[in-house]
Amino acid sequence: MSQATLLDLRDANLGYGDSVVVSRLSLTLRAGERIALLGASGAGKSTLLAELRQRLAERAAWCPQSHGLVPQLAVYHNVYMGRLERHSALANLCNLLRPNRRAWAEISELCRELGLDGLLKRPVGQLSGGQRQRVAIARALYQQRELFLGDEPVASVDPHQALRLLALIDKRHATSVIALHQRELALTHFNRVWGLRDGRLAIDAPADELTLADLDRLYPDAHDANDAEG
Ligand SMILES: Nc1ncnc2c1ncn2[C@@H]1O[C@H](COP(=O)(O)OP(=O)(O)OP(=O)(O)O)[C@@H](O)[C@H]1O
Repeated sequence: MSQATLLDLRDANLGYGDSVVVSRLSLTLRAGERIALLGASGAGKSTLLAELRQRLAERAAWCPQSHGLVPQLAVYHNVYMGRLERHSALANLCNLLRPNRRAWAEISELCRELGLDGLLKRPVGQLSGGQRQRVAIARALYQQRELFLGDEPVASVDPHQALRLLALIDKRHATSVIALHQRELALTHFNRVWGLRDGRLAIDAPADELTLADLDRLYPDAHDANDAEG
């Protein structure tokens, strides 16, 4: 059965002002695909995700690299921000003073699944890096959008927890595009890989047709490091 096309880019040039970061980009995102977005630092992963966000608009939940959390506010309020625009300004103000009961129950459950139990009232500024990352994921999941876009959402957690978090994302989103640096995870957990190198999409293939050596080629320094080891 063919999957619905959510987005089709043809010969797109992505960049900033006159500077092109990824040129002549053609790709298709289909419903049900879990895509790992790989590439060395500066290859253009965030730039591509920004393009996807812009084109998919409100269909996509978004978990940014910088988290975009408000440190002074409690975990609950940071997660609630995922749906801020769905409520009136007055409702949001009331919620700030006295949390909405239904939202509290829903966010409590989400935070429990993400291993943030007991932290709902704690200011985000008092959390560890890994806990903040999970709050950012909780906020994106709370948006309840059709697909999930994440810019390294599992960068600062251990491999076991990375798998758990990705499974939680999958549970709520059949389709996702997630930038990450863990190449093994890209092959084992995702069904497609997009790999950026030298300003172009160097890999666009099913994960089960790729090897770690294929992914290594996305990283210009990988060979130097291997040579030094050998
Ligand atoms: N707002 C901007 N204005 C101009 N250039 C930018 C801007 N944001 C990023 N760039 C440049 O675009 C290129 C790609 O950056 P991008 O953030 O997309 O890379 P990335 O693959 O996400 O990197 P990382 O893994 O380090 O997050 C880099 O050369 C970067 O300096």
